[in-house]
Amino acid sequence: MAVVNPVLEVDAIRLAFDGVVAVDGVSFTVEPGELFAIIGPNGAGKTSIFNVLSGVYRPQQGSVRFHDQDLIGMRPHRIAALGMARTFQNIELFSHLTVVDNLMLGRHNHMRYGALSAFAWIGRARREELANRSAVEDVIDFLELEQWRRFPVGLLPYGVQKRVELGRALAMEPRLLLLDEPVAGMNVEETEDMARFVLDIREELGVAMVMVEHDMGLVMDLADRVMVMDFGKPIRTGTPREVQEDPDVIRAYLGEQHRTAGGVA
Ligand SMILES: Nc1ncnc2c1ncn2[C@@H]1O[C@H](COP(=O)(O)OP(=O)(O)OP(=O)(O)O)[C@@H](O)[C@H]1O
Repeated sequence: MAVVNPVLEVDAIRLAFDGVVAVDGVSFTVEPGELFAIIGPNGAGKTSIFNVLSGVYRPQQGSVRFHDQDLIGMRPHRIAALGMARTFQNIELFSHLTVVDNLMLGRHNHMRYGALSAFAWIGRARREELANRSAVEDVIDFLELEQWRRFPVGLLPYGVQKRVELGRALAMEPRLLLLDEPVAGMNVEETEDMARFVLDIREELGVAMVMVEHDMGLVMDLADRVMVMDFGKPIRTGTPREVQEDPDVIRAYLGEQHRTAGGVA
């Protein structure tokens, strides 16, 4: 049987800021097509892991391999160009630009012709432009954004803006998608829509994903595997069921939810 390499291999990373240890001894792999979730209380180090993966922070120890390339020390734009796309906790879009234009910016990595070369290679530049437009149209169809396409993003409902941000990441045709709290601040209907799109991305596009999320119901419903963090360290990695039944996890994190929400998932 052919051995399929993981999309992402994180080994023993440690990241500290002037004495504050944000991430310590974190190792995990993400397999092709897998939806891997990271959960943990505020300050547990989840966003710091994303910042290490995408090249914003350089860890003091450990390694990150993405499709067999070593990412440590690589600049964020190069990592993005390798096919790692990201959405943010706080929406980072150009609010005065339309949905279509924001998605076109996601195609940046696929544009080889700048303004000058476009004069020299007008035919090719034109073909490239058409290919990029067509890729953006596919994303608009996929995420059901048709009715919003010509609106400036800043005027759209919050849940739709989050969807546009997901669309910009998808427009990059990523091999790995990092979702930082994709349903934070959403109402029930918006959350259900987002869950459906995340499932569609996995089922129809087969893109591997790492998701940081506080909504336990969503995590337990969607994730293939979950890593639970506490104070910068992973305390358990397993299937949603394994994690929910782990006494250390219940004590450290989910116990809090049991007490406040009357149960998990
Ligand atoms: N740039 C930074 N400088 C100093 N300390 C930082 C920095 N970024 C993160 N930290 C610290 O690292 C620890 C982990 O923070 P991080 O934001 O990764 O946690 P988190 O699990 O994502 O939290 P949340 O769920 O609130 O987003 C915290 O103690 C935080 O204060």
